[in-house]
Amino acid sequence: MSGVTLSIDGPTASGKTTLATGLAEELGLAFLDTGVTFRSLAYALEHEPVEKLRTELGSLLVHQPEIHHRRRGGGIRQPHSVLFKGEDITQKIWHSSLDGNLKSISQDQACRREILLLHQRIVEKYENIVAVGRDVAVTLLPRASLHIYLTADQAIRRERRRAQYRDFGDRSLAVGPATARDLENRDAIRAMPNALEIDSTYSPAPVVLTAALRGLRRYAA
Ligand SMILES: Nc1ncnc2c1ncn2[C@@H]1O[C@H](COP(=O)(O)OP(=O)(O)O)[C@@H](O)[C@H]1O
Ligand SMILES: Nc1ccn([C@@H]2O[C@H](COP(=O)(O)OP(=O)(O)O)[C@@H](O)[C@H]2O)c(=O)n1
Repeated sequence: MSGVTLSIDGPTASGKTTLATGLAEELGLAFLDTGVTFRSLAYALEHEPVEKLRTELGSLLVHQPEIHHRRRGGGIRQPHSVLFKGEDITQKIWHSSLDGNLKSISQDQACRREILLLHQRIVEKYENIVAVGRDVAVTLLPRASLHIYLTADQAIRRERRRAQYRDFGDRSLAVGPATARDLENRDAIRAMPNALEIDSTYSPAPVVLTAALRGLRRYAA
C-alpha cells in the first residue's frame, strides 16, 4: 500500500498515540503528533510573547515527526523531536505547570492558523503519514485515506492517564469530558465517507489496531 495518509482525532487519553504508533510501525509511516506542537508553544510562551510566536513560528520551532520502519524491519528510524530557537525541548514540554499556557495557545485562533501552516509544511514532505490531534481530519488531512475518531468513556480515559503517568509526578493528570471542539470535530468526521469511529472503552489496544487496519483496507482498496 503506498500513499497512505491517516488522521486520528479524539479526546485526551482515548489511545490516539498508541494507535498511531501501532499503525506507523505496521505500515512504516511518519507519525506527526500535533499535540506536541501545541505543548511546545505552551513551553515557548514562558520565554517569548505570543505575538512573536505567531509571527515567527516557522523560524522559531522545528518539529520533526517520528518515522517508523515497517514492522518486520522493526523500530523507529527517526524519533520525534522539537527544537525551539535551536534548543532541543522535546523533554521539557510535558510539565503540568504549562497547562494554563496550553489552554491559551489552543484557544488562540491566530496561533492555531500558524500551527496549521507549520503542520501542512511537515505533512507535505511525507507520502505516508499518520497525524494525530483534535482537528486533523478537518483541517490538516481532509483527503486522508482514512479518518479515525477514537473515543473512550471519561472514567476509563482518566484511569489510563493516571496509570500512564504514575511514575511521572510532574505531568498533568487532567482528563476532562470531550470538549465542544472534540464533539464538533466528531460530527464532521462522521459526515466524511471514509471515516471510522472506534470506541476503545472495552477494546484493548491490539483490537483497536486491528479495527483500524481493517478500515484502512476497506477504504484504501
Ligand atoms: N485500547 C486501549 N486499552 C487500554 N489502554 C489503552 C488503550 N489505548 C491506549 N491505552 C493506554 O492509555 C494511555 C493513554 O493512551 P495514549 O495513546 O497516550 O492516548 P492519547 O494519545 O489519546 O492521549 C496509555 O498508557 C496507553 O498505553
Ligand atoms: N490538533 C490539536 C492538538 C492538540 N491540541 C491541544 O493541545 C493539547 C495537548 O495535545 P495532546 O495531543 O498532547 O493532548 P492529549 O490528548 O494528551 O490531551 C490538547 O489537550 C489540546 O488542548 C489542539 O487544540 N489541537
